[in-house]
Amino acid sequence: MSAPSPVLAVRGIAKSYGGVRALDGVSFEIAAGELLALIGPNGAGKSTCFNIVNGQLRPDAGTVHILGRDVTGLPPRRIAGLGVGRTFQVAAVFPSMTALENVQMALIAARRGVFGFWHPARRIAREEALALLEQTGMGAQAERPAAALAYGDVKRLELAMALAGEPKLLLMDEPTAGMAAGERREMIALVRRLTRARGLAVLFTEHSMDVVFGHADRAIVLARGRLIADGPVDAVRRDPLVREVYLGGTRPGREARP
Ligand SMILES: Nc1ncnc2c1ncn2[C@@H]1O[C@H](COP(=O)(O)OP(=O)(O)OP(=O)(O)O)[C@@H](O)[C@H]1O
Repeated sequence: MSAPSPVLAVRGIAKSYGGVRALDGVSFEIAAGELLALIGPNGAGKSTCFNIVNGQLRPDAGTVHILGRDVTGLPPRRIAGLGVGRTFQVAAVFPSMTALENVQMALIAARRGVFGFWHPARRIAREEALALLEQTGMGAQAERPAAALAYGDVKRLELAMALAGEPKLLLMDEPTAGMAAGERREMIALVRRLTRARGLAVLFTEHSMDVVFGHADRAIVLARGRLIADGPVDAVRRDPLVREVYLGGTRPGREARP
C-alpha cells in the first residue's frame, strides 16, 4: 500500500523582495497528526513561508499542495475553504461577545449557507460550540465576554474558533506569544493533544525553544531563506549547523538557544 499523501507539501518555494532573497528553494511536508515547528533567527523567512502557505503571498517559484491539490497562488479565502485553519499572533476575537458566541460565530462562518439567515445566532450550534470550548479547556468560561478573559484564555478561545472550521491543516503564528513559561507549555501541550486526537497537521512558528524542543514532533529550520535542517526535534537540537546559526554571528531570535 502506498503512503498517504502529506497534508501539506511545499516544494522548492522561492520569494524575493526587490534585492532581498527571503526564501530560496524551500521544501518540506507535514503528515496528518504531526506537529511541526518552523523556526529560525529573525529575518530567516518564517513569515514569508507561512504567508505563502496561507495564500497571502504568491511564491516566485515552487509549489504548495494541500491534500494532493495544487493551491499555489490561490487567495487566502480559497485556501481556507480547502480545510486550512489559522490562528494569529494578535488574537482575532469579538471582545463584546461571550466565548460561546465567538465559537458559534466561527461555526456559522465555517458553514455559510447551512444555517438559515433568520435563525437566532444564540441558538445556533450551541452544543457543538460548547464541545469545542470543552476540548480547549475553556468550558467554564463559555458565558464570559471575550474582553474579560485572561490573555492565555483568549488564545485558547481562538484555537476553539479555528477548530470550528474542521481544518485538516492548522497554521499557528506564534501560538504562545506573550504567555508566561508555564502557560506556554500548557498551551502547546493542548495543541499537541488536539493534533493527535483529530489527526490534524499543524505548522507553527515559535520563538521559544523550550516550547519547540519540549513539544513539537519535528522542526524545520530556516536561515537566510534556506532550509538548513528538517528532522525530529532531538536531532535538530543537536545539529551543528543549527547550533551555529543560533549561537553564532547571525542575530538570534528571542530565547534562541537550542
Ligand atoms: N515586504 C517586504 N519588503 C521587503 N523585504 C521584506 C518584506 N518582508 C520581509 N522582508 C525581508 O525578507 C526577509 C525574511 O523576512 P521574514 O519576515 O519572512 O522573516 P522571519 O523569519 O519571519 O523574521 P521574524 O522572526 O523577524 O519575524 C528579511 O530579510 C526581511 O527583511
